[in-house]
Amino acid sequence: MNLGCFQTILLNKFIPRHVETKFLSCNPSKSSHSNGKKAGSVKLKYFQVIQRKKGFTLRSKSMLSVDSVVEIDRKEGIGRESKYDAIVIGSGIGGLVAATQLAVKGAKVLVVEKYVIPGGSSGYYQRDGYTFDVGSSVMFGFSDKGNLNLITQALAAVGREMEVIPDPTTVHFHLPNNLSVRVHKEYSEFIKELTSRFPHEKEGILKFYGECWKIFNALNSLQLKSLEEPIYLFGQFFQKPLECLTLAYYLPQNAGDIARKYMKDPQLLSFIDAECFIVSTVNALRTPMINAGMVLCDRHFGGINYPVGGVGGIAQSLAEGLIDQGSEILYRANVTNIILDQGKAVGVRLSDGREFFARTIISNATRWDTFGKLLKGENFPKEEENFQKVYVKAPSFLSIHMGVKADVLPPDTDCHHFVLEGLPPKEYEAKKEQIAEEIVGRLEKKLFPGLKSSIVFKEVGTPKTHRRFLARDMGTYGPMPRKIPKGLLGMPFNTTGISGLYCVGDSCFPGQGVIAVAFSGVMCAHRVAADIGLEKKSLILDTALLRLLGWLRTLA
Ligand SMILES: NC(=O)c1ccc[n+]([C@@H]2O[C@H](COP(=O)([O-])OP(=O)(O)OC[C@H]3O[C@@H](n4cnc5c(N)ncnc54)[C@H](O)[C@@H]3O)[C@@H](O)[C@H]2O)c1
Ligand SMILES: CC(C)=CCC/C(C)=C/C=C/C(C)=C/C=C/C(C)=C/C=C/C=C(C)/C=C/C=C(C)/C=C/C=C(\C)CCC=C(C)C
Repeated sequence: MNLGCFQTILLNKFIPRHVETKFLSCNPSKSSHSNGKKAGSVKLKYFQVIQRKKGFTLRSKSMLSVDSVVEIDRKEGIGRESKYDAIVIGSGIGGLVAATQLAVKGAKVLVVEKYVIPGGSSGYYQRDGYTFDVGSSVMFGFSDKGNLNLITQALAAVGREMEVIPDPTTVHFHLPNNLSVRVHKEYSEFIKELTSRFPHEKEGILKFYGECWKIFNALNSLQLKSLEEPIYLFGQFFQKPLECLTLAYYLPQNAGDIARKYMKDPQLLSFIDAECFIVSTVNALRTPMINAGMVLCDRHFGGINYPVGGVGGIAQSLAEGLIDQGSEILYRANVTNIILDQGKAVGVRLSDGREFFARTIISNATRWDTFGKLLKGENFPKEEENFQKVYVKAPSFLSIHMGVKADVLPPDTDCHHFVLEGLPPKEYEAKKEQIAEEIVGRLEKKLFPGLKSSIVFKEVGTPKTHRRFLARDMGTYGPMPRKIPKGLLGMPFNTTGISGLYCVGDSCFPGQGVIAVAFSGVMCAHRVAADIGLEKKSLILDTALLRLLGWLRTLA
């Protein structure tokens, strides 16, 4: 039976600065469930985005505790052999892609995961016969075409393939003043629908999305590897100069500025904000144009495809593939410290006292967790301070997972809905306490009559839940720019100020999103492979490029 699924975001208007913006995303996952009698399942997410002028205090060096740094005593360190080429802390999609890519290049990798299954935000849980996706459900990069289907490619690299169901629409927007827009898979249908709502802005719409396609086509023509590896990067510039220059041109730009070049209607600009919000949890003015271009076109090029059995299957397949390659994954393995030897990352210590050593350490924990919890002390690199100046943690969200009777979902229900309400912040604040009840009520009123009485299962996830199960500082959804960023310029890649330590995941270039962290995994594996001798490398060019990139980031 087709379960039907939908995702909705309810939020008040996009208010630019130091205001509270709250929004709800309700995502009836196409979750699989083993019990054939159960009908449909629904997942709701409630995001609270708080942007305050003084909302974030940068941790100063003096506030960091020195005792949590584990420096191996030099004598003690002697004789500890690195059994592994790399240890990856965490098995989110970023960590798993880095691990599997390294393993297929011939590296011996150990993944250490705190939880009992792989996946992190792209994991799953089972209750009462249902399988719910814990977070990720909108899968970009999962088609069989082009160079940007990074999820498909990551699975194929370890000999895995998953059956997918294409979503005919990415999202159905329900915006104030009864503006309803469906993002159809077919680009021409989407443009037809949008221009029918804004006929006076037809030219601007075509120009804005046209620029997005320029970026997408440039990205899609490249072989994607580490932008921190000069032999590859200069090679790409040599083979595809126009495409690389196009990307370099858009690197420091944001979608909102480009949209404003072509469009004037405030309601249309608010729609573009909503489009970008999904990509970045911030409005268009703060969304890097490269990310907007990637996402706003991939949904039409490859389409949004959902894996049969649930999103959790992706991480499970990658983990199985990793083991097939002769590498290892350890669950219930909570890393409490990154072990340093003379300033170089050489191993990890778990909460049960076990220690593992490797030539390189890759952290898939957020940069806040990596540098604030796993590696505290005098070695807090300057680069990380800069990162925390430019980016803050996006607030966590509230999610509701429900099993519902199938007949409440009409047969052609769109998978994801985005509902924006024009409520003033104060009124929204007053309603916060009953939010879970309300969300369901609104859905019932707006989209699915009879929803409340058809609920047979319901569970609410709070920011605390996300902190606990996803091991993400304050349950954060990911990094978001503190103020208007220079596109992607300030986003760090995978190397860190600590020798032997790399980061992977959404606090690395290009940021939030499953496809984005998959790219970060590909880049990380390439850079690490070069550093451990599995790929070509030039020391002089490396030093020059890393310095140049470091300097560029200071301009952000
Ligand atoms: N497309 C969607 O609908 C959607 C929804 C939610 C999230 N997402 C995306 O998923 C992305 C996150 O992916 P990611 O790869 O960066 O990370 P992740 O948070 O998904 O995974 C990190 C993993 O590391 C583990 N971990 C953290 N600290 C650890 C420690 N000390 N010891 C051992 N294990 C530890 C966690 O348990 C987790 O499994 C987000 O950016 C978000 O955009 C997408
Ligand atoms: C719908 C609803 C209701 C809800 C929603 C759900 C969700 C939340 C979802 C989400 C999703 C997301 C987040 C997504 C995202 C994604 C992304 C962002 C992606 C991105 C990607 C990107 C990329 C791939 C990029 C790349 C780049 C490159 C390659 C670049 C290049 C450049 C060049 C060559 C130049 C050079 C220069 C220098 C280095 C200096």
